[in-house]
Amino acid sequence: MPIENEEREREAQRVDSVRAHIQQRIIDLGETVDQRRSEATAIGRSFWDDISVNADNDDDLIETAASMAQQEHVLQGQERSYRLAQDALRKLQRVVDAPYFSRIDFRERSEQEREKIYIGLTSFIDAKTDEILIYDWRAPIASLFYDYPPGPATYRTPEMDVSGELMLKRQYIIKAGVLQDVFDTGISIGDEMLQQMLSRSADEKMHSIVTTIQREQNQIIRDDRHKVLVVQGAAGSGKTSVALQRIAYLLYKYRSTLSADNMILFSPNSLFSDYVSHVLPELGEATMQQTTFQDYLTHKLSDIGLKLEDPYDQLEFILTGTEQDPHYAARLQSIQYKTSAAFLSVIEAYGEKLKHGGLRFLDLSVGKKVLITAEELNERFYEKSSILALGERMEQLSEWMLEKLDEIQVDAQKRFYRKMVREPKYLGTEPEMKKMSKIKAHKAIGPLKEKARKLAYVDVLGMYQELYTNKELHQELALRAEQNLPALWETISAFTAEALAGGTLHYEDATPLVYLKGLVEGQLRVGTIRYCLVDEAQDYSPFHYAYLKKLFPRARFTLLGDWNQGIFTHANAHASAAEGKSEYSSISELMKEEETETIRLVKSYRSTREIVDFASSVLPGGEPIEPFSRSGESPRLRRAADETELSRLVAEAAAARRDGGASSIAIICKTERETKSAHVLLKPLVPGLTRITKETLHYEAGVMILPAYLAKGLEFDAVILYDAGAGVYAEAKERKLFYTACTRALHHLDVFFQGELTPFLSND
Ligand SMILES: Nc1ncnc2c1ncn2[C@@H]1O[C@H](COP(=O)(O)OP(=O)(O)OP(=O)(O)O)[C@@H](O)[C@H]1O
Repeated sequence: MPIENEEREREAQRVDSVRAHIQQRIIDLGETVDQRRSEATAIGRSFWDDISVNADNDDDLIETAASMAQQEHVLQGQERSYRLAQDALRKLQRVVDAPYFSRIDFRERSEQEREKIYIGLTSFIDAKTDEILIYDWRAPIASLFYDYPPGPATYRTPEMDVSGELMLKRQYIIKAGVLQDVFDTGISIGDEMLQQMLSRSADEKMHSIVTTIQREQNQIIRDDRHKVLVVQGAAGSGKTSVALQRIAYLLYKYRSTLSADNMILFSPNSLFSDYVSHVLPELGEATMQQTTFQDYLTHKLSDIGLKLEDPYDQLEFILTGTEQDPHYAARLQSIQYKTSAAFLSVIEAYGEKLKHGGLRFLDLSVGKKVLITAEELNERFYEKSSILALGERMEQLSEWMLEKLDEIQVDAQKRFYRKMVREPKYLGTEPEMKKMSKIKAHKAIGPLKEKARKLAYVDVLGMYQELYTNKELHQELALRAEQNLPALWETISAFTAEALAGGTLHYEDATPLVYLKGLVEGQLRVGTIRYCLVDEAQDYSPFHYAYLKKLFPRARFTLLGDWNQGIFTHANAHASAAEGKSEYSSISELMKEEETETIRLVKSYRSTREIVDFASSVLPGGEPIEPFSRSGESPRLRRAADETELSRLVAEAAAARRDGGASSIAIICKTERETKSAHVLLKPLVPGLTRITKETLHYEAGVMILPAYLAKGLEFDAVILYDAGAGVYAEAKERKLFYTACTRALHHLDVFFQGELTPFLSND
């Protein structure tokens, strides 16, 4: 709604006045920061002058220690206040050019006066009058802006719900400190503003959506009632954006008790982590622990010495393999079994059994000499009461080993010394020889102590291997866990045992192995994590979820995914296991948590209406997806006679899109294999073409070529599907992958194919 000139002028003046306040505060804070910095440095320098070091007797020593502690305390206090001032300064410097983005006028039910609430990235209070000139977007009252149109409205504070009337909703575009535009909005948050945001070009980095968060997204961002929050969100519905806004919200709301270290976000890959890395700093928050599950597994398995396959290699195998290959069918079944919750209960049954016998240990030796045998370790271990958990007994065993190794080290030292005295080539004084023999003994036994501390004497891999070499054992455990062995068990166990013996760990074996390791070693819980957020949640298996729940026993979970984009094999297995129930409800059952809420986001903000309609025709009966009202050109389909023509047409399309102003253009192939060969053909035809692989850590705008599964989560101005022929995309397992590829486009989608068009597009 347009605003009359006088009012616009008043708003422009307010922007100037608030900025003047902020600028003054920046000057003041700058001085405070300098002052505190020099105070802290001065205290640091005079630290030793101000404490009386006296070591004559015990009383003096105690006094000296107290004096040091006091000085240290003062120093820490100074440093803390320096850091606080510096943080405050940085925050203001970040917002001074655009101090706020919206205003709401709200009249509480019992009040006469309306309150004007200006909302920005951080709050700002006039030091003289105590008036709140800007409210943080995360303040309780600010939720009115996201949740209601003008009219009756309620917001929630920790103490109570406050109701009243929302009388005005206004938005500002302020750039470089100047008010560029101001308008009042009605039903939802500025369709106008949102339109503007969405019609922009895609960046190589994701941005925050703080000025245009939609009501249903706000509900997820601010939810603090549920222990498990499951979000089924259509492609482009803002799941990733919401996850990051939610992190910023939680850090603000619980700022006195929660820090970024208490949160963990699982991202699909490092390229994606880099893509989203700007959002939290944009919101004024420190970045937090962001990891991929693969990194976590690699870290956990670092001392096992196996080559860990990554999920993309597993996927590549599935996508490029054929049903005719007998190994292929067995591997699929193996993946489905090992990613199921059923297999988790088999591993748990194994853990129970190991309490009474069957643990495997490794000899502890120096060179060829065995110092502590595996049998001795076994005996010692099972001497302990079986009431104790495996981990506790393991800890006691380690303590015993360390004591024993201490004795061995002392003996070794004596032996070395005697040898030096006997053998004339060791010339030296007695203290020198004693010292040398001590060093030698330490060198010999130290690494064994390290092994004892790290529990490296436990043969977890051997125990996992036994699951595949000892059918009776597996059968017994499956029986205890009330599960059946998969039909192709003989083949599965044979190739798994062979891979393990050859030093390769398939991706589907990695989490079960880590879980078994945790059970045996008793290091399964990370109690410090209070919030665990999982993006692309459909890519995690039931086994993963059951495991995460055990790993982070104190955490609340936010799981954001899109079942339509579930491209891993277990996704299909899981869907059928859900027996008609929504897959997400079965995930929440897995989390075994009563306080679970499932929220659906159906509106897609990424792609134009035409692209969304096109993509949803690929998945009839899939999760619903509705376009936000933004129109563009229809996706284009074009057949090529052969591969040479295909590459020529694709290269021309890329050039045309670039000339048309698209800044990021992705040529999407089905697999790594196809990407590689297409890249060879396209390289001479497309200047500056970049190939993205799973090792790529970040990308720049321009033309790139990549397999569909690496494009997941990312977005591009224009997407070119390299070959959507029936020879490439035809099987059921490829449908979701094809859908995922189509939904990466913001404005343009060009689809090329050779021969017949994929049946996914011609099913009319
Ligand atoms: N409220 C909003 N205001 C402005 N832009 C939004 C909003 N919500 C989402 N977007 C934009 O829509 C695009 C898609 O968002 P995002 O990547 O978070 O979706 P997603 O659900 O994680 O997608 P996918 O599952 O397809 O990877 C992004 O460009 C994001 O900035």
